Amino acid sequence: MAKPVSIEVWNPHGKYRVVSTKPMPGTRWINLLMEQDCRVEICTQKKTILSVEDIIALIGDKCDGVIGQLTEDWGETLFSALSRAGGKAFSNMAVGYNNVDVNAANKYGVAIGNTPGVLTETTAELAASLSVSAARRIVEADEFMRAGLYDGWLPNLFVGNLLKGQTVGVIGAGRIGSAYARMMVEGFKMNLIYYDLYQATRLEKFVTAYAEFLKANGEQPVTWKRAASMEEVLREADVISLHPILDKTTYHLVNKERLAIMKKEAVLVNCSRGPVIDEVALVEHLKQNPMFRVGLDVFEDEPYMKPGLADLKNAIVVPHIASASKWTREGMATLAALNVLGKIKGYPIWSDPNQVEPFLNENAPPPAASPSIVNAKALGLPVSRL
Ligand SMILES: NC(=O)C1=CN([C@@H]2O[C@H](COP(=O)(O)OP(=O)(O)OC[C@H]3O[C@@H](n4cnc5c(N)ncnc54)[C@H](O)[C@@H]3O)[C@@H](O)[C@H]2O)C=CC1
Ligand SMILES: O=C(O)C(=O)CO
Repeated sequence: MAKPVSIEVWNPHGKYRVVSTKPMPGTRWINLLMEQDCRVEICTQKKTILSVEDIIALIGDKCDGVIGQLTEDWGETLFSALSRAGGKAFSNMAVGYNNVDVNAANKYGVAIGNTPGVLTETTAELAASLSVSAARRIVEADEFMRAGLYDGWLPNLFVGNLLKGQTVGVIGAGRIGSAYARMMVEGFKMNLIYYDLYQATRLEKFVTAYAEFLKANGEQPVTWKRAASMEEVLREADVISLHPILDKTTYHLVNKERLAIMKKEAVLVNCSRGPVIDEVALVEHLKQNPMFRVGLDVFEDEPYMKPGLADLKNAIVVPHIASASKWTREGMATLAALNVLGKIKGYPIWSDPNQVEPFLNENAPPPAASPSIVNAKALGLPVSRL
């Protein structure tokens, strides 16, 4: 039997019981739930990653919906517990949902929400920051200053890579990958090569238009190419950023063999999911190639790093903060709450999960719909006509 977990309760007499496994930023999400007759229970346990047993204890005997986190293992055990408690909805406070067994949720008729769109730019900005920081060795230089080692300007001190005119490679040119590509192309005038299962038409149009603008101003135009294989991107690009979802097709997408075909001075950035890179192979590659640099926001065995990674000067490591801007995190909480609320209230599903702005406008009530339910089709849920 799991120990009872500590909780904070809002609107104790609300008709529907909604549980959040973590305190989340802002209060709008709590208010929106309370206004619709929900009793909101927030787990305040001082434990970063809740176990399945902890969450079963939180669900209890009656629970209409749960807002959870990407660190939790939402599979058969939790969905059957939620279903037994009368629950019909779960939402990750994240766009990625590789921690959720959607087939198990389908079996119990539980709707699965995620939070796309609101974190696109914030995440892309961190990927861009890691790209520049790695290329220009900013973290190494900062450590050097703080260690009191700077004794004057030198021609060879922390020489890095110029981005302008170089090639940026994007693997997974979806929402975040495309936003990142635009930042690097427009901000640094880099040429683009990308690999995705689908054509990124809007991104291609953007780069074409930007190239025409540059040309009209007498500047060297940027170029773009959709690669036929991932290897083509790895071989040609100077900076490569990974933005696919994590599934069977992307597990260890970057492995020993693929690292070997990258340029010796390339920069590799990962703000997707840790297992997209074989981290043991990466540590070895970084040791053998000191001019190869990485910027990592995510790790294969999060929260742990593979042995040796933390000692390497050519690696920048940050603790999964890519979506951590105040506006985005508050928005993620709102979308997650509205996903759960929508299912409880029997609302339809928002027709375009890429256009979630109406849910984020603090000056107007949100539409009567669930912003993004990934298994809506499998559960036969109706789509909003709004
Ligand atoms: N580090 C962080 O804090 C964050 C991480 N993420 C991660 O980023 C991922 C992407 O998010 P979005 O851009 O919103 O999703 P998205 O669905 O818009 O983009 C994912 C892209 O990956 C492509 N893709 C899928 N399999 C592929 C393969 N085998 N090879 C190449 N491309 C492939 C898809 O076609 C799609 O275009 C999320 O699933 C999540 O895991 C998202 C937000 C924050
Ligand atoms: O949204 C996600 O998938 C994250 O990793 C955290 O923002």
